Amino acid sequence: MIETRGLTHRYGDTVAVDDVSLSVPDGEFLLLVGANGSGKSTLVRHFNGLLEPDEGEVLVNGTAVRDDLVAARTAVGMVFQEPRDQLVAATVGADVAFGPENLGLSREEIDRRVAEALAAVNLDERAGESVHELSGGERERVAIAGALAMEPDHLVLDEPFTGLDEPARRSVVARLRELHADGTGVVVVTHDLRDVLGLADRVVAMADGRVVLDDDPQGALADLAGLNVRVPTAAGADDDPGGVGDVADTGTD
Ligand SMILES: Nc1ncnc2c1ncn2[C@@H]1O[C@H](COP(=O)(O)OP(=O)(O)OP(=O)(O)O)[C@@H](O)[C@H]1O
Repeated sequence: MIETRGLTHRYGDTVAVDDVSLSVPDGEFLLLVGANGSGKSTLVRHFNGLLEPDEGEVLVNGTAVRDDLVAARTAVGMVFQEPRDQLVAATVGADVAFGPENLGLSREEIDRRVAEALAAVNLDERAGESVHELSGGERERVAIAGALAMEPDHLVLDEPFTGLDEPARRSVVARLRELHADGTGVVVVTHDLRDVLGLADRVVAMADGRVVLDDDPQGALADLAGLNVRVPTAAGADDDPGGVGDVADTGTD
């Protein structure tokens, strides 16, 4: 369980997150949506202590994040918009192994996790390649594999589909579906619901640092139009069992 209580975060005079109290139960697939600058990334960076609250607190599994950063980072895995900054080792396999190695796991367990995580993002043949020779989308997939290999209670992905081509998107979406089915909590930060609305248990929307909508996907759909969020339309649903759908771009970006 991730909980924020009265969480406020400021950058100078900008109030990026404004008194947000939110609970994310174990196993929940949550979509966090909202226009650019609404505070989504800032909020999730508090989930594992990458930022410190100006006011309020954040708890993971009942423990304040500030009291046990290691526990929070083990329980909550995070993949950011800019994967370039996240790759730490020279090769694809070594990069994905880095997190599990720091957990002190056996070599056998590390190898199993790395193999599974790379397969999940269709990079299983590429473990020996240099990370410096990868495309942006491939780097993003390595970053996702790195988070998967940690086998966290909650996996938080900030705009995970931005740099991915269609096969990669489908592969990541399929893996998220499996993870959720196996009991992992998933939080996807996005301003584009096309790929993921069908997977979600709940949609939370932010505007100006506040939670302005908290509903199940069907209920949320009707209210998202004013929030610059791209939503699937009913028209594409029939030929699209993955729930991707056609797009009604209700936003301006
Ligand atoms: N490092 C920073 N320094 C100063 N201001 C920041 C910083 N990061 C974000 N902000 C500001 O805080 C507010 C919330 O930004 P945040 O990135 O959390 O929103 P977001 O909803 O994730 O947006 P996006 O979809 O564009 O990533 C915005 O006004 C943004 O300009």
